[in-house]
Amino acid sequence: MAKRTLDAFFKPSTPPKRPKTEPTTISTPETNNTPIEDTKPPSQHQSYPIPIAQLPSHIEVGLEHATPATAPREINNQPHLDLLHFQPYIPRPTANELFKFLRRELPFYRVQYTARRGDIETQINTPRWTTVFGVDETSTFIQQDNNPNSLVLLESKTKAPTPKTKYQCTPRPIPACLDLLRRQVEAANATADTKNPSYNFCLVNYYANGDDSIAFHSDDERFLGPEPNIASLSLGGERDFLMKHKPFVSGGNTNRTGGCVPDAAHAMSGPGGTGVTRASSIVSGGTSGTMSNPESRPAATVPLQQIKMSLGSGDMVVMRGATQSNWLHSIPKRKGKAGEMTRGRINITFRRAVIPGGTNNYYHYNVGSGGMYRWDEVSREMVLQDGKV
Ligand SMILES: O=C(O)CCC(=O)C(=O)O
Ligand SMILES: [Fe+2]
Repeated sequence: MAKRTLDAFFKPSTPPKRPKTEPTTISTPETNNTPIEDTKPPSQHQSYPIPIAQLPSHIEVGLEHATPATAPREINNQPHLDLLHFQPYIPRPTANELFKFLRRELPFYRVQYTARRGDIETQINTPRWTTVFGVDETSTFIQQDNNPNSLVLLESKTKAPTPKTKYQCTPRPIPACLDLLRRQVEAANATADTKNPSYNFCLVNYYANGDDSIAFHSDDERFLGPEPNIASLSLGGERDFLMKHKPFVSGGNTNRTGGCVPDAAHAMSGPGGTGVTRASSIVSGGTSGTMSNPESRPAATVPLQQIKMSLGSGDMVVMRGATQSNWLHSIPKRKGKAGEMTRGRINITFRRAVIPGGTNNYYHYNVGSGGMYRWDEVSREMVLQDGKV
């Protein structure tokens, strides 16, 4: 197939001729002839603590007909940096609707875990809400009959049922509302001339306010294979996304430490937070990342640069190639009034894990073993659902 340029790939979004699903008009005294959204049955699975609603058709139509809303900008003007920035990928009004929908419908967790460094054990409270769906490529969810909710977990190679002992967690299939996004994001990557990714995980973060954050880290765990492609979609409130190069190692920065747990590094590096400068989009960075390779040291001759991007609702950054093994990224806390005023934000990352270790890791750090929370429209906060995990 002939290669397409980014310009040719982008076509301005045109309104759909006809939505795939028409809203149904139900006439009752209560509805007073106002159109009611068609309701599709929710995604259900024994691994889910709750049924997960399908996208209402106005959001689905917005996603199907208006993404990508703009052509991506390639950012590769620094060593080892290879990004695509869609600003936005989803038109802002649809992205805001999707934000409210996902916050309301997904189960969320406030995960606590112990991190050990040498003899020292530290209790970590993840500073944001998380949830995760998917399974690594050695297993596959296969539909048993015509019912999309009849998924069973099979070994990808043999199609035999996956043994109960294979995972330390119970993998959850990607619900329909996130799977549509996953397929579209894959397609957007393919047309933008990158190696066609095929994601098998959706990790979701919810940052309720300026106190919620993710510390500097890289997502270059061995279980993602070399040069992972990670697409990161932002919905809701705008937040800063910072990137800084890992310290250079003499002879090149090719060591792969295999990733690590961002908040553990954060906690162990002290309560001072990420200590980043927010003055301009590119500023001279500090010399060491919190997740740095212990052997590495900064080369005096190579200036390290820090990048700041402001991510708004619907924006998407795709991190590709050597980016993860060489750069750290974070969403810093917002202090003072700005932090209090910060709107909630959802981030979804699409990734591909290649071995069971990836599945165990993702459920351990994003679902954990505590209680399940849901968004409450009345109190406008996450509320613990008794007895549900
Ligand atoms: O919220 C974001 O934009 C970043 C999230 C992230 O880096 C992660 O989940 O690994
Ligand atoms: Fe990350």
